[in-house]
Formats: sequence, C-alpha cells, structure tokens
Amino acid sequence: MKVTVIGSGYVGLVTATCLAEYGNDVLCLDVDVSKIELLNQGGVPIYEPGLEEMIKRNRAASRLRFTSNIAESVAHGTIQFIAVGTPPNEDGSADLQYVVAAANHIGRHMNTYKVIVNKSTVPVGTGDKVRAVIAAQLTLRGLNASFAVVANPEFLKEGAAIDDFMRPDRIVMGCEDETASDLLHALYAPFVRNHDRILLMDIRSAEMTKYAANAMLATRISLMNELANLAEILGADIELVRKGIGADPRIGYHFLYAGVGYGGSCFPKDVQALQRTANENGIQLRVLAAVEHANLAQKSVIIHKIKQRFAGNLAGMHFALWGLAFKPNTDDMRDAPSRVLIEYLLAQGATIAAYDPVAMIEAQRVMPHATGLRYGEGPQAVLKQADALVVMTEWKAFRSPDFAEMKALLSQAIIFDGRNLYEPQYLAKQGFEYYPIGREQIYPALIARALMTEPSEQALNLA
Ligand SMILES: NC(=O)c1ccc[n+]([C@@H]2O[C@H](COP(=O)([O-])OP(=O)(O)OC[C@H]3O[C@@H](n4cnc5c(N)ncnc54)[C@H](O)[C@@H]3O)[C@@H](O)[C@H]2O)c1
Ligand SMILES: O=c1ccn([C@@H]2O[C@H](COP(=O)(O)OP(=O)(O)O[C@H]3O[C@H](CO)[C@@H](O)[C@H](O)[C@H]3O)[C@@H](O)[C@H]2O)c(=O)[nH]1
Repeated sequence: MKVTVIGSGYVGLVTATCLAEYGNDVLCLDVDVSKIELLNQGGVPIYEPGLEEMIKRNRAASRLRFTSNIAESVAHGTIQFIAVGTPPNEDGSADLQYVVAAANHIGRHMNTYKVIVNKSTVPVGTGDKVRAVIAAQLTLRGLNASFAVVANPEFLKEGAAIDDFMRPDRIVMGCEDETASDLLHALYAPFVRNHDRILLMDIRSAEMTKYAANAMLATRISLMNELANLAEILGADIELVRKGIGADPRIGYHFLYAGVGYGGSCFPKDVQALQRTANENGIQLRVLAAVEHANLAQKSVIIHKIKQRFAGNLAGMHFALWGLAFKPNTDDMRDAPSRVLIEYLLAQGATIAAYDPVAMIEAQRVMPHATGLRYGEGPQAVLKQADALVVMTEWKAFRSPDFAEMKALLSQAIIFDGRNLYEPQYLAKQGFEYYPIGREQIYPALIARALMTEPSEQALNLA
C-alpha cells in the first residue's frame, strides 16, 4: 500500500519504518529540512534500538523514502498518517498548530480520496477540527474530493518502540468511514494475529482512550512513589510491597516501580492536557491534579536526600551522575528528571560529571549553558573524585558495577539511587552509604553493623 507519514520524529519514523518492513511503499515527510537531509544520507536523528538497521534495510529496498516536499508527500499515499508533535501550551493544553498545519498541507494538495489518520496525541474533538481544516481548503480550491479522518493514537514506548509497533497489545481505531476502515484493517493485518486486537470505535472515544491510558499509567507511578516515600519512613521496603501487590492479577506487576518521578515527552504533557480539557468543559479531574502534584514533588526527592546528607551545603562539591535521559534505551531528554537535579546542583555551586550511554549529545543540545556539568566516557570514568554518585536512569549496564573499583574512584563511598538498582544490605557490606527510594537507607552507622555481621574469611575457613 502507498502510505505517507507526516512527521519524522519518534512516532513518525517508527511508524513509517515498521510499515515499510511489511512491504508497504512509504514516504516520510518532515518540514525540518536538516532531518530529511540526514535521513537521506543514511543518518537517523534519534536513538531508538533497532531503528537504524531497519531504516537502512527498507531504504535499500526502496520501500522507505524521505522528503520535505509537501505536494509530493500528499500525492503519494492514499493513507496519510499525521505524526507531528503536540507540545504543551503555557496553560498545559495541547498545542495543535503542527496538526493543523499538516491538515492544511493535505487540503491544499489532495486531488483524490485520502484517509487522514491521526497518530499524534490530540484532545477530543481534534478529528472534527482536522476535517474542517481540510474541507475549508478543498472549498477554497473549488474541489469536491472525498476524504475520511481517522483517530489512531499510538501507544509505543520509547526504547521499545519497534517491538511495541510490530506487536501491539491493541490498535485503537476511531473510524466512522467504511472504506477507510477496510483500508486500515488491511494495512494493520500483518501486525495483529487476529482482528480482535483492532478496537474499532468512534473518533472521540479513540482520542480520549490515548489520554485515559497515559493518565492511568501516570497515576500508578505517582501512587507508587507516594507509597515509597511512606514506606521509607515506616521502615517497610517498597520493592517487597511492589511484589506483594503485583501478585494480584487485578493490579499486575507492570509499571509499579517507584523512582524519581515520571518524565518524557508524554506523561507530563498528557496529564496536563487532559486536565485542561476537563476544565474547559467545567469539570475538575482531582485525581489527576494530585498525580501531577505528586510527580513534581517526586522529581526533587533525591535533592532532599542529598541536602539532608550533606547538611544543605553543596557549594564546591562534586557529583557523579549515571543516566541523563528520562529512561533507558533512549536519548530523549524531554522532561527528564535528571534535568531538575542538574539545575539544582549547579545552582548550589556543585559540579557534575555525567554519563549516559546514548543521551549525552542530546543533553548537551538541551543544556548548552550548564557550566559545571561535564560528560565522561564511561560509568567508571565519571566517578573520579566525586563526593557521591547519583543514579537517575536504570540502564542495564549500571546494574552490576564493580563496587570495589567504584569505591576506589569515588572520594566518598556514597550512592543516591533514584531507580533502586541495588540491594541496601549488599551495599552496606560493600562499605557504601546507600540512599534508595522507599527502602532501607544505609547510613554510616549501618555500614559498621553490616561489616560486623559479615562472617570473616577466617571464621569460614575454620568451619
Ligand atoms: N514519543 C513517543 O513515545 C510517543 C508515543 C505515542 C504518541 N506520541 C505522540 O505522537 C506525537 C509525535 O510525537 P514525537 O515524539 O514523535 O514528536 P517529535 O517531536 O519527535 O517529532 C515530530 C516531528 O514532526 C515534524 N513536524 C512538525 N510539523 C510538521 C508538518 N506540518 N509537516 C511535517 N512534519 C512536521 C517535526 O519537525 C518533528 O520532526 C505527539 O503527539 C506525541 O504526544 C509520542
Ligand atoms: O514503573 C514505572 C514505569 C515508568 N516510570 C517512568 O515513567 C516515565 C514514562 O515511561 P514509559 O511509559 O516507559 O515511557 P514513554 O516512552 O514515555 O511511554 C509512555 O508514553 C507514550 C507516549 O504517549 C505512550 O505511547 C506509552 O504507552 C507510555 O508508556 C519514565 O520517566 C519512567 O522512568 C516509572 O517511574 N515507574
């Protein structure tokens, strides 16, 4: 099938490439000419595992092309996916200017039947807006070409985007046009074992489903974070509590990890946008307001631990930082909790040596003036002379480090762990002060006790 994808960001590139992988003839448009030039030279503007090889393969087979020519892109696909950004306005509502621009492009250039499929996350009613924009352009041109508008929100997660797209839990399809529905069922057939996974519904329900899903997931995280903070005070362990509640199939194990608050390009903005939609309609979403509030507070939880440990005086101190992006396996720095920490430490007069396996170039781009922040070549390299290590992202490579080497490199054996990567008692036995989230905090006194209870080598030999 001939498909156009408008927008070559995280969603657009993954959508276009995965559709090409199944033999479709895909043309990907972006108004950012530098992105298209890079893609046409074989580069990839984002880091997403597996994407580069897949783009290469499909470009080589001429199933995937990139352009900044709008007329060409509209002429190409009967199906036109819109996958442009919907960033937050100042008041938290979704900025629809890029979606409206894409609709205008289509309306200005289309001459035959088109199915306009909106993949961007958009407020309920945007389908009507897109339809009106295209219809107005056609009227201006005195043209009577027919078209359908479909809401097909995307649920992929960065870092696992290809797998999510190739094997979706469900495909939500808000579609009120039979021809469009038939075309999209055919397009998605290879991605779903059976059509039960395609949930056909009206456009408004589909648009709302996207926000409802992110709101539900963000709520789980904020609740777990608040429970973690309480567990820490009560002497309970949130990791055990997580397992205890996850065993209930009504709750489930996924998405129950306490940490430094949710970040990224979706949850923060979508939780806000849904509240704005509610407010505009005279309703308050009190639970979501609390979810957002709790998340903002959680982003400072490590800062409080650091302040407490060092009696608030951080000027002249030096910190090592593992993990910059908002989560592992991505270079996306949008709303990354690490940024809150970096800003705070630098403002206090501390310096930072940071390492992230893939996000350092992007971090430099989004924080060009962060004096006092430098980047290191590897996880161990940034530890040298640091007063403490702070872990902000749970990359696998951080899970089993050489603690003896770390101890030798750090000037103080102290770890603040925003992702609960290690076992507190094990760290105590390694001689580390350790401050995780919602678990036992290993203060200096506890290290002495842990070392005392550790059977000595001599005792083991005697046995
Ligand atoms: N990133 C995710 O994990 C994810 C997952 C699901 C849904 N979403 C939603 O999908 C949408 C896109 O998100 P993203 O992260 O891919 O955004 P992005 O910022 O990575 O990419 C958007 C791209 O669209 C381009 N663009 C803007 N206006 C255009 C136009 N008129 N014509 C052509 N190109 C245009 C931009 O130059 C940019 O390259 C958002 O609504 C987002 O909420 C994102
Ligand atoms: O148990 C958990 C799970 C996640 N997070 C944090 O939550 C944020 C979002 O993580 P994740 O959902 O894995 O990443 P995204 O790529 O932002 O994906 C979310 O946002 C996308 C854009 O809307 C949706 O398509 C996805 O379904 C939805 O999971 C990150 O900061 C994570 O560290 C936690 O703190 N605890």
